[in-house]
Amino acid sequence: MTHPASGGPDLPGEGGGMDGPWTSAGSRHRDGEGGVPGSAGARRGDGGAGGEGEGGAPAFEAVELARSYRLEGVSVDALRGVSLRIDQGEFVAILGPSGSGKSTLMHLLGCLDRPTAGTLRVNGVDVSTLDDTGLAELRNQAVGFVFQSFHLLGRTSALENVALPLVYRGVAKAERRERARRALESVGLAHRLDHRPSQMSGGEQQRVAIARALVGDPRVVLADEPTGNLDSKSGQEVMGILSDLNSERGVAVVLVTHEREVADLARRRIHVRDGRIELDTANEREGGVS
Ligand SMILES: Nc1ncnc2c1ncn2[C@@H]1O[C@H](COP(=O)(O)OP(=O)(O)OP(=O)(O)O)[C@@H](O)[C@H]1O
Repeated sequence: MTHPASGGPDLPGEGGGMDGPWTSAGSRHRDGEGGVPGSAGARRGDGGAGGEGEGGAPAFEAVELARSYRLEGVSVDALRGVSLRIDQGEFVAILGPSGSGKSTLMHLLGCLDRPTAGTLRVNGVDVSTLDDTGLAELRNQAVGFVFQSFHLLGRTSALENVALPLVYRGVAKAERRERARRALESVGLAHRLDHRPSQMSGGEQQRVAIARALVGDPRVVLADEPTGNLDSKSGQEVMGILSDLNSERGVAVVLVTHEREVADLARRRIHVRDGRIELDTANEREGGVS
């Protein structure tokens, strides 16, 4: 579920630069998960651009959101006017056929990209009013990302992977490590702190990625096919963690999935087709969360 024209995040120590989705000065068209800084145990971030939102504003408000790409002189209208509102604490599944615009929408919601038309407010902040640094700050503080392919640093321990977003907030090393340890503990990986990704199963790697998304205490977690690369047992574990995050900590979860069982856990389902919302319904059969 990556954009054809986008690469993975540039990662420190792995041949890339220092910016990524979780940094304070990222760039557009990134694909990767990063998360957001903060404590895995406590609610709310450190305030600022996205920490508290504007007076209890919805997590996302989009009006006629559009995104076109130009590829070799040809324009591709990936999103053609999407209007939606997602409140704090919701659990939403985004569904739709391949190429319908789901990832494009997720990237816009996650401030990894900018719309070519329409307006988007994230926690009450109109993203069009932000320069790239402001957008990166909003992303860093408001949203945690979990992606299908984990995007962990391969030569780096689980603890350091999870602590990484806090580096960009200037959190002191000892505190970074403690918060990362707590985040890993919260996803059942207290016994894997020093393991590198290659020394862990796919399910464990995705749990590390979730811990990294949570370490910043985001109000919203965006997950793009979080179970897509996992066997069914690992997928269930990952979904259990995301469901608990929503029901116990009130974090809004917005996920893209092709899997019915995963979509069944959400309270609301948004169907996207040809860059538009086709259907937006409450999930009558929701059974995963209260
Ligand atoms: N960076 C890009 N440059 C050009 N076209 C793009 C880019 N990213 C996406 N597209 C096109 O935009 C459309 C929507 O893509 P998107 O990745 O959002 O779909 P999707 O619903 O997530 O698909 P899938 O389920 O296969 O991942 C597709 O036609 C795709 O080819």
